[in-house]
Amino acid sequence: MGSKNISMAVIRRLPKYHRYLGDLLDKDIQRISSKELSDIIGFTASQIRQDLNNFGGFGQQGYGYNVGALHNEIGKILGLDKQYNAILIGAGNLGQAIANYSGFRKAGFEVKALFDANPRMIGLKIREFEVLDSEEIEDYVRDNDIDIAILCIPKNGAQSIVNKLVNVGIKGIWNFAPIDLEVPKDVIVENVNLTESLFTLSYLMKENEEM
Ligand SMILES: NC(=O)c1ccc[n+]([C@@H]2O[C@H](COP(=O)([O-])OP(=O)(O)OC[C@H]3O[C@@H](n4cnc5c(N)ncnc54)[C@H](O)[C@@H]3O)[C@@H](O)[C@H]2O)c1
Repeated sequence: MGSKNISMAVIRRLPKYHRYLGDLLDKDIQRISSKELSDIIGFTASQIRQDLNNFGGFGQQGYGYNVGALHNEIGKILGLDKQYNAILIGAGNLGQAIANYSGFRKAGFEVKALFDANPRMIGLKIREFEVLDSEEIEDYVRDNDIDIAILCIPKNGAQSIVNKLVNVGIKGIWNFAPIDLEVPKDVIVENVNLTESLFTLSYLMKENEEM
């Protein structure tokens, strides 16, 4: 059951299915129809069936979905059955907020070290971390089993840090820097941009007012 050729639109919906199914499990709900799932998630029942058919279905006629099994399967499709080790670069406001959030660790993404270039930041204690000098990133990645780099630095300097990370074998970059990074094909960059999201909110509010 590969996820090659699956559209990004479907892949972007999977974390939402995973979250809602997790909420159902928390409420001890073990079984759900695509209609009921549709009512809570807000996608149509046919959209849900189509999405899940990409991965081989999971539903049973007349029964619906087994919530635990579906949650588990979607977790596997998303690669959440593994543990990921991450480093975080840029221990400023955003970096600290991310390092302080325990939910990522609970989901299997563990921040192992924080790096910064500012001498005033290096050596500071943030949670259980002592901020390390970003000059040491390459050695650290070489000596530790690091899968993901979380980039919380300004756009200046981001590409050169990324080049170094790629050279030492980092395959995943969670990028908060407002820049389109250039990486080889075997390296995945996932951009997060809260400003773009905020501007979308602003647009939709404006549209509402004009109606
Ligand atoms: N994508 C988003 O949604 C989003 C949201 C907020 C901020 N940002 C971006 O994230 C960046 C960080 O925001 P912040 O509020 O934490 O800023 P900040 O100034 O508090 O922290 C940035 C930290 O990065 C360090 N740094 C700068 N260049 C570095 C480099 N080359 N190597 C290592 N460390 C370096 C700085 O010393 C500083 O400690 C901002 O530039 C902003 O553009 C993105």
